[in-house]
Amino acid sequence: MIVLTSKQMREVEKIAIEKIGIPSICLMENAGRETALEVKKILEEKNLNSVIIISGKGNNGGDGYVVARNLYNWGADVKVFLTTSIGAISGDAKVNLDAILNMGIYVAEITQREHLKFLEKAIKESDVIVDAIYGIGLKGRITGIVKDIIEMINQANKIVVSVDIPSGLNADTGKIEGCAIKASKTVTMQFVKPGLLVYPGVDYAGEVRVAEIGIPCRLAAEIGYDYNLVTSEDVKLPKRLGDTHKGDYGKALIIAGSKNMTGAAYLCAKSAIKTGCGLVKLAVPQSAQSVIQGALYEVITYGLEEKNGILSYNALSSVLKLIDESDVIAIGPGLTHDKDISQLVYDIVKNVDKPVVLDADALNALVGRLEVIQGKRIILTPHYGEMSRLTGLGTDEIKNNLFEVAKTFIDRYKVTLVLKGAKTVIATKEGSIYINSTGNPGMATAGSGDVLTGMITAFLAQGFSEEKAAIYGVFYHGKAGDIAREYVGEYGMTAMDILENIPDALKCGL
Ligand SMILES: NC(=O)C1=CN([C@@H]2O[C@H](COP(=O)(O)OP(=O)(O)OC[C@H]3O[C@@H](n4cnc5c(N)ncnc54)[C@H](O)[C@@H]3O)[C@@H](O)[C@H]2O)[C@H](O)CC1
Ligand SMILES: [K+]
Repeated sequence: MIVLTSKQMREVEKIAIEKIGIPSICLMENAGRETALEVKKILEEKNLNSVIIISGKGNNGGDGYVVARNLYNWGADVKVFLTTSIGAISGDAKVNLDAILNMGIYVAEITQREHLKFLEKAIKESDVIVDAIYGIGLKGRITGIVKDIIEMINQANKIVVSVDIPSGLNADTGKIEGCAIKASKTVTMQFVKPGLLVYPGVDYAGEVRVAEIGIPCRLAAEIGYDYNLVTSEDVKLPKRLGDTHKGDYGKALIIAGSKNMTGAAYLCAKSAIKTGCGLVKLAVPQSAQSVIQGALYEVITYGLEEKNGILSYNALSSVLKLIDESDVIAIGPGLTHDKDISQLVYDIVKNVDKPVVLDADALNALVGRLEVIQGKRIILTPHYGEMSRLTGLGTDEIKNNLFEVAKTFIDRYKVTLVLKGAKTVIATKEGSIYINSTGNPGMATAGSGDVLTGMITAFLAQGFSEEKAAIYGVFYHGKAGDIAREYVGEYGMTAMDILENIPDALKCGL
């Protein structure tokens, strides 16, 4: 699904209005009517009738007047409150404000502190609040009486429907600009915005519905866009042909594990098999081999040179030989982190030009010497902590600037990045940003990342590009976690639960 920033939104709106000739007031009419229909559904479902619309001075407010007019026509008890003076309203918004004034709909200004008590009373008596204060036109932070209004709405514990964007939310980053409406539902116009898809924006938007308001979708491709929300439509799986054999589904080599972390290697290799990889070879320290082989019937395991249960640099030649026999490689889960491992990983990456997934300790091994990945067919899968070590940025800085951090990284290194978090972001070497739509907090459990690495590796082995392997892996990993949640909930979920639900998740893609 296409995701547009506020700037791109304005571009497509401008083309639609000025080049194609769609009257802007028609867009506003459609925006307001679509929102009114959502509110009407809520009123009918919950047998409610009283709605207050709070409008700002821009076109978001204009949408709000259209909402008011429609709901009034449908018999709802409607009151409109302006966060500005009536005289400050202009353009399409004024046309719609005049219409509701001419219809005798209640309109009041809330521009002085003494007005707040009228609003407080109206909120108390209302069933649903429509937030039409700010949309994509918000600039900077919200202060003053509008901040008081937003806080009053949030404390009222009412059903709140936001027009386009919860007021106070930055449409592009999802950051809260001083304060923001906590909506039960957001009806966003024509294209979803990035700020509605990442935290904290996700928490403020509630259920997001994209309203088609008449802007031709092809305009997004014409202006070019960078963001995509990965939905099931984007990750259909090809049906498998009859006359195939395991070689057609790729050979993956996974270099993982250590004496205290055999589980990471197991989870990664098992997930790769479960995700349809034809043949999985697992290279582990010699002393870990028997433990893992006993639990992994479908995987060929190799015990390599080690030092105290950790792969040693002497394993390099054995690894390179195994790499020659493989299509794709994954390195990292449970390797642990010491000088030998760092040099081993560095030299493997330096010498290999096949697709490689780097995870966990393989990422730590490259801190301070990332130049070795430049332009290679590599997928890195850091969580915020690993990304912090790779980039030197703080985890909060990463978490609050996901898109910029991801974009800067791939622009510099021209690789594929899977930045794992509550909302995982995938950045491709072509510069596109994908936001995943599946997954849940239950997946924040030890080994979940090892399962993801195995899934991405399996898609790579089956011939998916780095971009698609990352997108499919992240989507179906989250899907498996969502299915697991139906059985075990979020508290009880383990990485094994995710792994065991990979087949059901993949079946959804057929
Ligand atoms: N996207 C579409 O195709 C359509 C969008 N519509 C709606 O229009 C708004 C965008 O309208 P705009 O007038 O550009 O901006 P806003 O209404 O969001 O508000 C801006 C308004 O508020 C003032 N303002 C901005 N920031 C602050 C601040 N921090 N403090 C105080 N005041 C602030 C600013 O001066 C403006 O006057 C979009 O979201 C949709 O809801 C169209 O109606 C339909 C097509
Ligand atoms: K709004």
